[in-house]
Amino acid sequence: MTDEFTVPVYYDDDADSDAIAGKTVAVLGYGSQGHAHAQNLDDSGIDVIVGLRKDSDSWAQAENDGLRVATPDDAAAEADIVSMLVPDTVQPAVFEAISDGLEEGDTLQFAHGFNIHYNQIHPPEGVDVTMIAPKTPGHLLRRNYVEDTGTPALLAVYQNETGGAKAEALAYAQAIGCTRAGVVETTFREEVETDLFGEQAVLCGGITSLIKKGYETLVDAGYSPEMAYFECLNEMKLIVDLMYEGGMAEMWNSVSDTAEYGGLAVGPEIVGEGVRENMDEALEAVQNGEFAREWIAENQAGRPSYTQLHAADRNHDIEEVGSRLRALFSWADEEPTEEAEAPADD
Ligand SMILES: NC(=O)c1ccc[n+]([C@@H]2O[C@H](COP(=O)([O-])OP(=O)(O)OC[C@H]3O[C@@H](n4cnc5c(N)ncnc54)[C@H](O)[C@@H]3O)[C@@H](O)[C@H]2O)c1
Ligand SMILES: CC(C)(O)[C@@H](O)C(=O)O
Ligand SMILES: [Mg+2]
Ligand SMILES: [Mg+2]
Repeated sequence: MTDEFTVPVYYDDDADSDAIAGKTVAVLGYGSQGHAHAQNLDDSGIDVIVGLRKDSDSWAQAENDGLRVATPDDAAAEADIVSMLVPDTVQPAVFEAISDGLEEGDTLQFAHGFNIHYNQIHPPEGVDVTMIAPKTPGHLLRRNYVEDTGTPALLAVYQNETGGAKAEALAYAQAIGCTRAGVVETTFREEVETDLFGEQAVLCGGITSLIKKGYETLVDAGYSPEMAYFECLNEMKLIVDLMYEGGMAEMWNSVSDTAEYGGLAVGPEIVGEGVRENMDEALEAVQNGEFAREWIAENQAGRPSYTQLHAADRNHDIEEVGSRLRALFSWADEEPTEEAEAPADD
């Protein structure tokens, strides 16, 4: 840890692998985060057992990946640390099914604090409750680990009954590759509010809306969908890669001064104060629980809006033209990468 930041940020040297050595981790779920945590922990020498429903398509996949698999209740009963990596909306039911297997001194671990912060799960006394929330999609958590880079994460402790909750969480973060990049200490509340805001306003919702609006503007003006796809979606990755590597300055340095002047002068007119007001509103709905209540009710009703939004997004023209263009990339026939083969939700 260095004292140059406003909050504690932990690195490999701050973690003590003894805090997790000899323990068994039950990874419940083998989706985006689940497969990455399970495989990274396993590669780091931690005893892992994956918890899945008997009818899960992921069961065979996890076994093919060399992991032990059991039902969630059996896995939790055997484990010292139970990592809750099923979707947020099914976690309360899964928790009910496994809670008898949580013994005093065990740890219930999350990758996102939704169900603790919004009171959907009430952990028993005597159990540590921690969070390591990787700041990445799960498939890249695995890719970065394999490629010897790392992924930042947030660490929070909600219940520290043993006195060792934080040390164990840090050792877990190290084992999945996060202390290589930096682990920020926070609270469940702060993780939930920043994570939901970020994915809605910027990372997932904001960027896809921006891309689609740009694409639609060009196509409606008579330009080809292929050109609009390359301009507004494909190049986004290449531009963001530069920001990832060296901040916005590296991106501005690499683009032309025409792009830099146009971007700096016109960009704030496109994403202006109105957008900032919308962001404030989205943050408020996260902070006051309105978004959580909406999402919980949406699931109780069988996801009518989600189903509609999901279908409309997948059917957008940009997806169709993009899939045809990507299929003709010269490297498209290469062996699938590990994350392309990784399990999807089932
Ligand atoms: N997706 C991400 O990259 C990401 C990033 C950070 C944090 N998180 C958090 O990680 C957690 C897991 O999210 P995810 O996106 O990896 O989930 P996911 O949708 O990819 O997980 C699906 C897995 O859960 C299993 N599953 C579903 N219902 C189940 C049930 N009733 N019983 C047992 N298993 C069941 C499925 O079989 C599958 O293996 C969530 O708390 C999420 O907020 C996710
Ligand atoms: C990967 C994200 C968007 O950062 C995560 O928060 C999620 O919910 O999937
Ligand atoms: Mg996130
Ligand atoms: Mg999230």
